[in-house]
Amino acid sequence: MGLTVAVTGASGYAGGELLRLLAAHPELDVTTVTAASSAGTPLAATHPHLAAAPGLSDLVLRGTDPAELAGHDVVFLAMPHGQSAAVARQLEGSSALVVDLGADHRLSDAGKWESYYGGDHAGTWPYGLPELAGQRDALRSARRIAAPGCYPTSVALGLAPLLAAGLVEPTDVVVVAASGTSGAGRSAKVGLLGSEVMGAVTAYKAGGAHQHTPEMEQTLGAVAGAPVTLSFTPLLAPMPRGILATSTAVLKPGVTTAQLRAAMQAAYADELFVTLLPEGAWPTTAATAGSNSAHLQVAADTHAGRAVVTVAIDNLGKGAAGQALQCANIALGLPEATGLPVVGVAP
Ligand SMILES: NC(=O)C1=CN([C@@H]2O[C@H](COP(=O)(O)OP(=O)(O)OC[C@H]3O[C@@H](n4cnc5c(N)ncnc54)[C@H](OP(=O)(O)O)[C@@H]3O)[C@@H](O)[C@H]2O)C=CC1
Ligand SMILES: CC(=O)N[C@@H](CCC(=O)OP(=O)(O)O)C(=O)O
Repeated sequence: MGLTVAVTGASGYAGGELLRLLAAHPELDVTTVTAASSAGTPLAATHPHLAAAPGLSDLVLRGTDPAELAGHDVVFLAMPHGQSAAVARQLEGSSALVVDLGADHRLSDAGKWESYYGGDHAGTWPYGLPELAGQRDALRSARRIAAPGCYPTSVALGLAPLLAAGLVEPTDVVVVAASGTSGAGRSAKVGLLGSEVMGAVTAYKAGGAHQHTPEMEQTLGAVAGAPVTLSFTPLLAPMPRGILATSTAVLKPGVTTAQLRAAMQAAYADELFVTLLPEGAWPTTAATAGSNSAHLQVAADTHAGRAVVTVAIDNLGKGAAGQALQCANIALGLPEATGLPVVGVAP
């Protein structure tokens, strides 16, 4: 028997992907899965892809109650924003490693939490993006981790090395990113019906309204050592999985593509899950689907005076469940890549 694991939000998309990864993890045994309205449903009925998963196929979703979560070595929280804080409070004093896939513990500015999410700020946990300089060490001793999600992960991976190297200005960053529909969660919503999503790409929460804007500014500001101002336009794309984020930032005078690539190479030379593609090859979401990998490309647009960096990830992989598991591996002292696919599924 390995370490025991409970997964909340187990009937959702992020929870379902996490369970797929945990099914192949040699050191972690899922013993409890919880949900809300689906409590009482067999796990395999809500996630048919888990029907043959050893150790998982017989589990039944339980209510998300303190008694169900007590006594586990690891608890993953995969519930909607604003729901994990209360469950985390119930786990206060527990020695379990708790990894939150939601946003409740990511922001350090309570005012920003209140204005973008509403409700009380739950506090700030160590930020679970191991590839950020210095962050892996902070995660080794952590018992509480706030794993960043899809958009903030793709944008931070692309821009952090350029800001850290002082190759671009921290102000006037522009991000346009397309997400697959699973990024919006599994609950039925009119705008997510197949008949409305198929054949259309749609902007949403544009004009500075998206809740990830302050998180991206917080992460990148810490890297740059200066306030970062960022305009973010998310797009909903007709695909089940994937994020393709294109960020541009004003180039410092004279900076070339070779310098941008060198900064990326230096930052990620030892990173298994982050790949700078050969010059001229631009990322595609299809190549990262099912994996915990991020594919990057960068170029100096000398005509416009901007660095252009494009990053592809699987929103449910490096953008959610894979990231959370990678962080847990680090905090548990396990090999970081345990149970995590580097190679995507294609076509
Ligand atoms: N989808 C994605 O790409 C990403 C998601 N995340 C984060 O992961 C979390 C889950 O997202 P996602 O899987 O997409 O969402 P889903 O809507 O697909 O699933 C939500 C899950 O939470 C459960 N739930 C809802 N309300 C409560 C509650 N009050 N108490 C306990 N459980 C509850 C649901 O149970 P039931 O089915 O019974 O209602 C379901 O299991 C969110 O915080 C999201 O931001 C992070 C990065 C990317
Ligand atoms: C397509 C879509 O609707 N995406 C969601 C992403 C939410 C999410 O997953 O948020 P975290 O990464 O913070 O957990 C959105 O834009 O709100």
